[in-house]
Amino acid sequence: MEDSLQLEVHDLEVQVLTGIYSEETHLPQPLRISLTVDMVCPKRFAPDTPLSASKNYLDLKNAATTALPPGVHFTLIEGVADHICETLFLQDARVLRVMVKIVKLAIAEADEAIGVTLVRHRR
Ligand SMILES: Nc1nc2c(c(=O)[nH]1)N=C([C@H](O)[C@@H](O)CO)CN2
Repeated sequence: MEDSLQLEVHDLEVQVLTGIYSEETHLPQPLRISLTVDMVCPKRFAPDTPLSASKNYLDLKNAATTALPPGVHFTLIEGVADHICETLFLQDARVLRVMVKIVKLAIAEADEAIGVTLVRHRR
């Protein structure tokens, strides 16, 4: 079995301009975004191993929040997910795979979670 390192951030609530229908095209709406990022895994993390040996998990939070372009309307939430993947691949060559799960909160009628999960591998 190969070793692995996954960085994770779950359940970020982010306001994003997205949607297909006319009633959605003017106002940002809440999305719940979760990320799992597969990294190149070093041989060992010692007690004094610095952060530079891994990736700051706050980079994942920033990719799903502040790095989303303000004022850009994403027709599909898949487009939001792809923007997040591209941000993380461009930031760090050690990022091997990104999984982004997005739930569109405004369309839930009860407690259901409706959305997408996009997985991209570094090409
Ligand atoms: N695969 C997707 N399906 C749908 C999306 C989407 O972003 N990806 N969006 C919508 C509408 O915007 C809907 O959420 C509005 O009620 C429908 N299907």
